[in-house]
Amino acid sequence: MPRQPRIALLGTGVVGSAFVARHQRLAQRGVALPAFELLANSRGHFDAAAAPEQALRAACDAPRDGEPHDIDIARLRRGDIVVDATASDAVAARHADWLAHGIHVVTANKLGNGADLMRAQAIARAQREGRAHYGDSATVGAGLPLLRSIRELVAGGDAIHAVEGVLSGSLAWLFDRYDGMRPFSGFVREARAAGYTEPDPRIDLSGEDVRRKLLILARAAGIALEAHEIQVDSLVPAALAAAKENDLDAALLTLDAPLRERYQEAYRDGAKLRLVGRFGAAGASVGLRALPADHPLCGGSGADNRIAIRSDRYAEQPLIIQGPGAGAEVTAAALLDDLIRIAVQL
Ligand SMILES: NC(=O)C1=CN([C@@H]2O[C@H](COP(=O)(O)OP(=O)(O)OC[C@H]3O[C@@H](n4cnc5c(N)ncnc54)[C@H](O)[C@@H]3O)[C@@H](O)[C@H]2O)C=CC1
Ligand SMILES: N[C@@H](CC=O)C(=O)O
Repeated sequence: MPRQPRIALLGTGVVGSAFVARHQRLAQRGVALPAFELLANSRGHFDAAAAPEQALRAACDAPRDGEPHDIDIARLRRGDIVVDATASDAVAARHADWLAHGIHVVTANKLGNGADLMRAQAIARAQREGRAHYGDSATVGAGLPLLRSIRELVAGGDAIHAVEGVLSGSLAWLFDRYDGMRPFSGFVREARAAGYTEPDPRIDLSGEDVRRKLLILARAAGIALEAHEIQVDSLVPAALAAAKENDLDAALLTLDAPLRERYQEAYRDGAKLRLVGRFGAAGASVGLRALPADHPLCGGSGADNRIAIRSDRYAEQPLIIQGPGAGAEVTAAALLDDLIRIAVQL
């Protein structure tokens, strides 16, 4: 009799906690789901087989001992599913190894396919070698059908010509709210508290998060894009970039003057600020642009992403995908979608 797959959840923060809550809600509604085996965070490992919500509480309440914990997945076996809800490069570096051992990986962490090209290629190879699945829907647009659409277009014989759009949920939310009067730093704190930013919001503000998403999308389109080929214009002033974690909150104030100036300049021209990422024949870039208010990329509100995909069949009129691109609930739902897709194939 085939063994039932089990879940090892890494990361019990904003996304990991929402994942446990949604898993429990779906299970109560009778959705067939693999059960938890363990939860882990940077404080330790917690047995979750009997009572996942209790294990989550224990994980969140565990004291910080300052020591990074290695992931004990010795108890996992072929067919189990690791869910990566961390932002850890060390965890992403292990995706290929797990896949090669037949352990499926479902990830919100973009540092698998969105970091070095060699790592992304190793992940692709390991999926074939280990006959294991890699669920990465949550890594771009928090599960919007972006990666899926690109992969389906490519599978249908289309070449992807260009992708352009608002790919940062937190920056979309910030520029939707920012009025040029109240300090920008206050809105960044709010976006962080709402769970839209990365654990370190400088990853969003520097354009690095969008760079990672462009790499993931380009590679899904069959383009071997490297991080250094994307021109990224950061919004982070040098003092904020250099701030230690404890000083981060105060250092956010250095954003206020330059962003007010950018806002006022755009306002005078009747334009709106949007952080736009793109790749295509003209190259790849991430940067803040002042767009006419009726520009298609100004559509949407809140944390909405809005992306135009041009391919052979959508050469003149692009395929537009819009919807919430950040937030714990949509991201956890995307992780569970991938998990369910994998579970039904086993
Ligand atoms: N917040 C959002 O809207 C979205 C987030 N994501 C991604 O989800 C991931 C998680 O984000 P958040 O939950 O906001 O972060 P968070 O900071 O709230 O939680 C991160 C968790 O990872 C744990 N962790 C760190 N290193 C670890 C290790 N080596 N082993 C096990 N656990 C470790 C931490 O202890 C913490 O529990 C990030 O990669 C982010 O890019 C993706 C799409 C949307
Ligand atoms: N921090 C990210 C969250 C989703 O990937 C964003 O702002 O889009």
